[in-house]
Amino acid sequence: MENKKEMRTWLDDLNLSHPLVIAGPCSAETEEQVLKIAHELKGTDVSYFRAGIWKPRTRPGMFEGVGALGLKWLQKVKEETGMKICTEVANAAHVKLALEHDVDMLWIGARSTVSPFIMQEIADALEGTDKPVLVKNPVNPDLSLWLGGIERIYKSGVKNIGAIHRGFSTYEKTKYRNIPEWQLAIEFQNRFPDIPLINDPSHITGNRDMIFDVSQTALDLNFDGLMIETHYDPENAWSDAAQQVTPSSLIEIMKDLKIRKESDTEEEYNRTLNNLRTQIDVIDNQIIELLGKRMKSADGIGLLKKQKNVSVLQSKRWNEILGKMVWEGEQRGLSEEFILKMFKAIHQESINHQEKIIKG
Ligand SMILES: O=C(O)C(=O)C[C@]1(C(=O)O)C=C[C@@H](O)C=C1
Repeated sequence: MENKKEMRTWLDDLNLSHPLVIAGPCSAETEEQVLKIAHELKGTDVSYFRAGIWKPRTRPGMFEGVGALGLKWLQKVKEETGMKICTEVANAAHVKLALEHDVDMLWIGARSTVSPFIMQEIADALEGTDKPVLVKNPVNPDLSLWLGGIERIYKSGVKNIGAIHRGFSTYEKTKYRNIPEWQLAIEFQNRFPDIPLINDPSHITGNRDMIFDVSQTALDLNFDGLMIETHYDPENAWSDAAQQVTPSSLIEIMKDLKIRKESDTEEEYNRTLNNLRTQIDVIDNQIIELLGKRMKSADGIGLLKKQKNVSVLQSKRWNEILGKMVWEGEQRGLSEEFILKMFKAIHQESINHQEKIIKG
């Protein structure tokens, strides 16, 4: 699959003056609930109304969605509000039902994207549809698996495609429900700049108080839109209660978000920007030169260790370096997370150099 301009035609055709907004409850619960939320979103920047009909849950026995009945409620939303409607599909039967009920856009969830078998089944069922199909990232941070899933859909003749970044599972204790791993989303955009990329701050944060912040980061990183779970009574929602916002909060969030342009033509801005970029180029070269020198010293240590038959890994020395560098970093406004990541990468490269010498 190659990047193609046409991949974003469906989004361009909407002619929006703002990022695409998809909103609605995590789950369709009752006809009343669905219609009440939809009417509160009518006339806002929301283009697509979402609601989960079939809910993939972590454990059995939890609310697993109302099923096909909910598709009728979505159709009513379209009739009464004019909003387009979308829902998640997770197998061929869901696709068939959703298309029969004229759902305008479908998305595939993170738990389906991980399975090439289910993706192929869904792709076959979607064959040739002109409805946009959005593919959420797989639960694990694997860009190839994500792109592979999209490719299966694309190869079955679906030309209106998109991707949803909903964050990634982790064992680490973090403030997020699913860590964003923004670098992965950036790499996605580098590889496929014309596949519309939508951010899902609800699943990334798992917490409505953080939705605005993550949404703003996404827009600062040139995402094309946002999918935000919305419920008139979030506290009592049947699923994902902590991460849903009320329609009025959503409207506030959309009003406060800053939409930034890709560049500016003003001369003074461009002169200053170029100056700073020249400084960065010089510094980047110095960093590479210094890292090269550091590895030369590591090569020397490798040679010494080889002669004396000493092991490469020296945990005590390594922990001393890490501790010192975290402190030094803090003095210069560099986060602990960054220092640890960078020095772990440097350590690994140093070990690789020494391994080559010791084994050579
Ligand atoms: O000090 C050493 O013994 C090294 O091999 C150097 C170095 C490093 O790159 O800083 C690399 C491996 C060890 O685990 C500790 C430190």
